[in-house]
Amino acid sequence: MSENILDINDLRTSFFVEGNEIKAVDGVTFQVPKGKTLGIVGESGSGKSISALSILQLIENPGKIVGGSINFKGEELTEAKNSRMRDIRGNEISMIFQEPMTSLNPVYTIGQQLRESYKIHEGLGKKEGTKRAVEMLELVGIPSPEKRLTQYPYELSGGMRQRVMIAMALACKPELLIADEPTTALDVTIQAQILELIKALQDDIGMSVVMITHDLGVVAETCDYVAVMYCGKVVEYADVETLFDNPKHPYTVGLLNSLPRHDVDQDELVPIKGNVPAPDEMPTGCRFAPRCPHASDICSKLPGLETQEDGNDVRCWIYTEEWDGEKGVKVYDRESTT
Ligand SMILES: Nc1ncnc2c1ncn2[C@@H]1O[C@H](COP(=O)(O)OP(=O)(O)OP(=O)(O)O)[C@@H](O)[C@H]1O
Ligand code: NI
Repeated sequence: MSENILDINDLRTSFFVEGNEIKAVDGVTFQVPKGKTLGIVGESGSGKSISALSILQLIENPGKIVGGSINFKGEELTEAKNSRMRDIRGNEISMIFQEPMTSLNPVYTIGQQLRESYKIHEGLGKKEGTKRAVEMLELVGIPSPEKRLTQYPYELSGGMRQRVMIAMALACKPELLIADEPTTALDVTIQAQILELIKALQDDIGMSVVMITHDLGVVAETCDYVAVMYCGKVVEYADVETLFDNPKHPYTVGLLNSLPRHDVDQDELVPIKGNVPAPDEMPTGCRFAPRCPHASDICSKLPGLETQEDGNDVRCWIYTEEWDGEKGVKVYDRESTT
């Protein structure tokens, strides 16, 4: 058994708006084994970004972590002091944010910010720091890096800014990198280059990664484990081969059939019927039941996340003794989907 660098258990993060509690993250459990990459997938609004921000204790009012635990290398982050969290965010866990403007300081040039990071983490002086900054900008695919160093974040295009952010996040050689849709805004070549860079750093320093993405092709290429989220809950967690070869939750199967994958033609994609329920119309039982082609009476109760024979953890009644629907239901039919 490998050791987990991150172990999240029953994490709950809510927003309190006009007297209502919106349960953005509603009992999330997953692990990131040391040196490995966990992918988090799920439709928009399923709580992926809020889970990531919760790990770093970056949830702001009216949001709040209301329960559960976040264990990072044996340390409970939900109880960590602000000063300790600042230390962790600067040195041990880096995040590439979905919205790039948020983590670059608008009043310093790109060069000043990168050099500062190399100074803090590796004690590099101005000259050496500049050299490293140029190398790093080259690695993330930024043309004429010397010129970029003298520019401010607002002077760069969105795609350039995202690449600078990635360079910044990797500069401190974090033990854990949380990447929230790191490459969606970038073109395919740069995207591949950046995923390569993350992989190289992973091999080099044993970095662990949490990769949030909509792209199942990216998951297949970069992740070792996958957590599938729906309405604030993990509905399936498995190693990447098991998830693609033998998905169990009807939502996972729906995603595999509906989201872009590099190994499936675009015209074979089948969208999942219906929409994600609004927060005030959240089913009390299985959150996916209203959209599930297999739903039965028992689905009005919430199933637990249970480990199956193949090793997937699945939150679905079909795989329990209590299942009262069609026997031997074939949730995933490879013949008809690939
Ligand atoms: N500031 C906020 N105030 C109220 N509710 C919020 C706020 N931020 C997030 N939420 C709630 O949390 C839910 C999960 O948001 P989150 O950003 O984690 O989704 P996501 O899975 O990252 O989606 P996407 O793929 O679009 O990035 C949202 O659907 C929304 O209901
Ligand atoms: Ni998000």
